[in-house]
Amino acid sequence: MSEIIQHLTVVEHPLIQHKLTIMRDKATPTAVFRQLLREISQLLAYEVTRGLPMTTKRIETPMQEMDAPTLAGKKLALISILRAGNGLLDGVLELIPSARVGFVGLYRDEETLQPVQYYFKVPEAMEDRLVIAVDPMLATGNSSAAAVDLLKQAGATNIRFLCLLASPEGVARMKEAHPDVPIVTAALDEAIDARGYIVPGLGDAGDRMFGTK
Ligand SMILES: O=P(O)(O)OC[C@H]1O[C@H](OP(=O)(O)OP(=O)(O)O)[C@H](O)[C@@H]1O
Ligand SMILES: O=c1cc[nH]c(=O)[nH]1
Ligand SMILES: [Mg+2]
Repeated sequence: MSEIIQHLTVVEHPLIQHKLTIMRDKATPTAVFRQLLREISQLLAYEVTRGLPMTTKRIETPMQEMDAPTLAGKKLALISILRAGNGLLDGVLELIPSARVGFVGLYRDEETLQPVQYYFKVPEAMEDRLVIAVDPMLATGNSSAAAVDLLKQAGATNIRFLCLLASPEGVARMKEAHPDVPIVTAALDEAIDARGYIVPGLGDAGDRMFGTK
């Protein structure tokens, strides 16, 4: 069984990079942005689900019986960090429909850049599951570090983090706070600016996805 072992994996697949460039373009409308995020989420899902828990089931092919590999889907929890996380969640869930789903509601205070929690609901038996937390943006890392804190408090011990864009600052923050949590991303950008936005980035993912602002 292959496992993700690096702390950071940047998935430099041509299809992902092409779609990401369209997403970054400020002229790209909301509907296209949302559709592309869904498509990229399914390509990233391939990488973040390496080594997913498997089981076997007895089936009959036209030739003979066999014990065939199948996903132990109920052992997986997908956690969306609201609200932008839902843009990654939907596509991944479409590929793994039997996964359990949870939500961590956080928004970033624009002055302090600290996360403010407003919701938390996750599946039971988190300690038994591979937990994949999804949020398109890893900027200061404050939101993702707080979300992972909450997931660990809920019992999770095997957590991966899936995002679209990461900053070096955010990766460093996560590595310090949660060195056991591997990060999978489509791109590692240059930096965060004074307002905590990733540059060159794509702006505010939630606003671009939902047409707010
Ligand atoms: O790494 P950080 O500096 O914490 O920033 C990243 C967070 O900011 C965005 O959420 P936002 O607060 O805009 O909430 P939203 O998803 O509701 O738009 C993004 O989706 C992350 O959750
Ligand atoms: O660049 C950024 C930083 C945080 N949140 C976003 O949506 N975009
Ligand atoms: Mg936002």
